[in-house]
Amino acid sequence: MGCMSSKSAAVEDSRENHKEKLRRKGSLDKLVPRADSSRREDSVGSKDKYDGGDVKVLLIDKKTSGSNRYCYNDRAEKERIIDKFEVIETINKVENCEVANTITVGHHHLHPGSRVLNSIKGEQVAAGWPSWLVAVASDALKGWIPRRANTFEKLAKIGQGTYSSVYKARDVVHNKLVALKKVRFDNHDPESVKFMAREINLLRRLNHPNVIKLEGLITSHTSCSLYLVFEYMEHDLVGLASLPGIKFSEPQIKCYMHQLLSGLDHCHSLGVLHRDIKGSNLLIDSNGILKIADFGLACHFDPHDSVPMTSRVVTLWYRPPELLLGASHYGVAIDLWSAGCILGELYSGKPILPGKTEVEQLHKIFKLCGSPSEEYWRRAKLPHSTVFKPLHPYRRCVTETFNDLPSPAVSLMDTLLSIDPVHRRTAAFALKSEFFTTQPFACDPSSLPKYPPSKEIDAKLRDEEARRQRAVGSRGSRVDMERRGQKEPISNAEQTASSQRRQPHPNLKSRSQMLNSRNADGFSGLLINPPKQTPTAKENGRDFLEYNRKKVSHSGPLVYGAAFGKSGKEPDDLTRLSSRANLSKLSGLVATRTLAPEDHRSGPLTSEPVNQAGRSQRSFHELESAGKRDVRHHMPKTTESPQTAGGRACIKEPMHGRGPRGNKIYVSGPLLAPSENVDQLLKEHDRKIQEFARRARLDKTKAGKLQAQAKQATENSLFVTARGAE
Ligand SMILES: Nc1ncnc2c1ncn2[C@@H]1O[C@H](COP(=O)(O)OP(=O)(O)OP(=O)(O)O)[C@@H](O)[C@H]1O
Repeated sequence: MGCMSSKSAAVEDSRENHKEKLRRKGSLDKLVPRADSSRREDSVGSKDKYDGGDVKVLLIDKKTSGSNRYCYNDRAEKERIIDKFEVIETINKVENCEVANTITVGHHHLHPGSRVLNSIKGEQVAAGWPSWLVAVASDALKGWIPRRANTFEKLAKIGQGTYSSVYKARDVVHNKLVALKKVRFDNHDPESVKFMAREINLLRRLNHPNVIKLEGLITSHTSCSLYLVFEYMEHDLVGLASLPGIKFSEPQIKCYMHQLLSGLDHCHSLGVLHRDIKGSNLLIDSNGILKIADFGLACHFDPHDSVPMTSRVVTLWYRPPELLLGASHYGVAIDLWSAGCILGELYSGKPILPGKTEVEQLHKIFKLCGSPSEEYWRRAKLPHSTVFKPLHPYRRCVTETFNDLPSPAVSLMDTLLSIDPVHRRTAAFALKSEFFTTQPFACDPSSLPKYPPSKEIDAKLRDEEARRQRAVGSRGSRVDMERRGQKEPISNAEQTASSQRRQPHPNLKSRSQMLNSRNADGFSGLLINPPKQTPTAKENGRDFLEYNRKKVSHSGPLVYGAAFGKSGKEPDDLTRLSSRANLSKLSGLVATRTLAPEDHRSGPLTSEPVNQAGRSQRSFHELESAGKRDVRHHMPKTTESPQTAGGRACIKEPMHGRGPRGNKIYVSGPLLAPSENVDQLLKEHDRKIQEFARRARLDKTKAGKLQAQAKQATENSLFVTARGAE
């Protein structure tokens, strides 16, 4: 007695250290000792077991959801600590987990309902939900039990998002098709978990026919992988619009827009901003029902208590001017701008504002929508206003540009594409606009044509296949021509690709069709692989970095600098990263649509650092002064009629027929789609360089030989001369 072994002294020491750490973090001091510690065991529903040896305790702070973890080495210390915390969960043995005998606790008596809350959480854990998920998304899990992977048949991969893979699968319990979105995250990284939890929490709150429905989650106690189960949707708007020969009618456009705005109205009424409205996130089922999907960037907002949020959201082509100007306080208007872009795109058959960089995007916006008024610059106090304020104001020319469209459509577009977010009003307001109340009315979704399954991924595959076929075709015809001794004509790349577009590709099946036919052949799909073991923290860390990096590219060519993400703002997950994203990595329309040939000339796409004020300003003003040359260069050139706009030309876009592409076909596909001629030229160029190098080598050898001969001759003659002289 009284004599401490060196081991117990070390334990005591380490206890003191841990306590000191806790004290420094201020956690212990703030805690109120609980009056009735017997309740501890009740709340977890299971008794702790001790192996007799050291016991590790994992304490998870409820507020930070896992960021504070402390290990204690003996039972007494554990007892003392859990007396001061509310136990959320006790896990005696966790397979494949680094920490056995784990206790998950939160602060004691944070609010009066905490006992009920904890018993709910305890039940959820007992039901099989992993504790890290319960800690962050308990509300979203209410009434659900985790689905097991082996109750689904994975059929095919149907989408590759920036931080997820999406699979078509069969729910064998309910015998129906579903989409499984496997989200990548690191359950040891609170930021990563928070991101994932946000999407789940928001999705669970939303309940509307035009918003994708989260039907369940696949996970297990021991796994850190997570699948989100969604109803299966056959199409997305990008895939549909890119189907050969597709031309949306006026009632059809109204039908899609009505559904989009209804879904948005629902999200906004529940305080949810989507922050990534674009064609590939608008899914459409076989009955023509459109649903807003991908809430990976969505967030909660309170119009009456606005908190700063990141401006690094929304895919570039659909990003409103205030975000490009660095706004950190914004609301529903950001989604309405994107909806305005979709409306323009549905009529014109191509993105209406396809900027390559943030600077160019803003420039395109100003040229179409006019630059902000003096009053707006003053009122909005946007961070980048000094950099991007044009030297001369731009006149708005939305109505002139789209004057071939029915006036109610132009009027709605004019509202949604207002520079001042306030003037965009609300989704509910848009739904009451003349566009929907005048004839022709929106058609019923069920009356929409039945399309073959089409997704963005199908459009990409189709374009790749078309390119491959063109390459094969052009090789074949070259051989033929060579045989006939003809010279190969240099074809117009756009023409070639356009004619490809005009022709349906009978051989090209959608991925989903291929899948169906494989099923018909008796392909029954595969059971989902059992969840992998928990990756190491290091791997997970890398994953999350990768995830963030990808998310960056997903939202456009962004540059993340110190100017954003200061404390007090919404955690600016995108800001910490310094890598420049390449626009070619953008998902959605950016990746699948070809820019006009003029855009190809500008070479590889790069991002523009908006927060490098000097450079951006220079770039912006360069664009301004180039305005006359650069005007709407993505628009068809055939019937352009320049109209002066504050000293700048403003070209009107003809909208004949209102169908996609009007009387001009626009190519969808990778950025250098019609490039086999370019490839050919480059190959030829390479060949010539090699030939030249070979000749040079030969010449050098020859020259060397000649030189040696000459030298020999000189030496000989000298020798002869010398001999003669002798
Ligand atoms: N419920 C669904 N039914 C059918 N396909 C779906 C479904 N959900 C998603 N997909 C397909 O998977 C793709 C990627 O899904 P989602 O947009 O949710 O993931 P993401 O990682 O956030 O993607 P992104 O980075 O492109 O925004 C979609 O574009 C769509 O084609």
